[in-house]
Amino acid sequence: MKQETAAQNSPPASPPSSQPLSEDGDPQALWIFGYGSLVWRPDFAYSDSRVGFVRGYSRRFWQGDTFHRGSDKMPGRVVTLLEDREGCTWGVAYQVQGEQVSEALKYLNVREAVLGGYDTKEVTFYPQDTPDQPLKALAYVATPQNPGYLGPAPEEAIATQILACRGFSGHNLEYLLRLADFMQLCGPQAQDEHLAAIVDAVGTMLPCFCPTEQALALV
Ligand SMILES: N[C@@H](CCC(=O)N[C@@H](CS)C(=O)NCC(=O)O)C(=O)O
Repeated sequence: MKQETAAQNSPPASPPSSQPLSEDGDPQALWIFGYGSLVWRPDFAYSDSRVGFVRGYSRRFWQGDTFHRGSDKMPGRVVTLLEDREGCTWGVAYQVQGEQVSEALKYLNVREAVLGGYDTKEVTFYPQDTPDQPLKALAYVATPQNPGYLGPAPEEAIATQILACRGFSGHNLEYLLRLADFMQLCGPQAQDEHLAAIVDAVGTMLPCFCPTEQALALV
């Protein structure tokens, strides 16, 4: 079992050599793209945030999680980005400036890299309100090479795993439903068929999994 305190002594994962600059070229400013739990719980200080999307990637519940939403015995499932020429993934970009940059990277290194198996990748982010003014951003992506990677599975199997798991940050079902809530807020133009199929499968199974009042107590 990983210990967050022990992990905090690990050196921060090195961000790309050419850190994504903010639109005004300030080297001390950085945009960080969140598309999973970072969408509702960034937990680092930032100066600005934008809802929008990245092209060329699809979001998939293909990363195992033995800390935040699962355990060593029952790994939960959280999201990563899959390279997909036709893909589009909605999320939130957060701008960090000055001292916020090193603080955010240090924090995310523990939460995403050390505890979650994610690596950093530069992406192009399109703000919903100004898609003609894209931004370079840093994203945390779990690649198939990381030990926690679970890879593809039928959405029904993913839903079953999510219903059965919880970790130090809460139930895996909460993770799924908070992400689904965010996508609802983004509006009808934001579609995620993979996410919607898992939510539908959970809705079908939940009554069999436990009575409604117990289901509500899960999250
Ligand atoms: N890197 C993605 C996924 C992040 C994610 O969900 N990471 C997990 C680590 S395994 C996490 O931080 N979970 C915290 C939580 O579930 O509240 C993002 O940008 O949002």
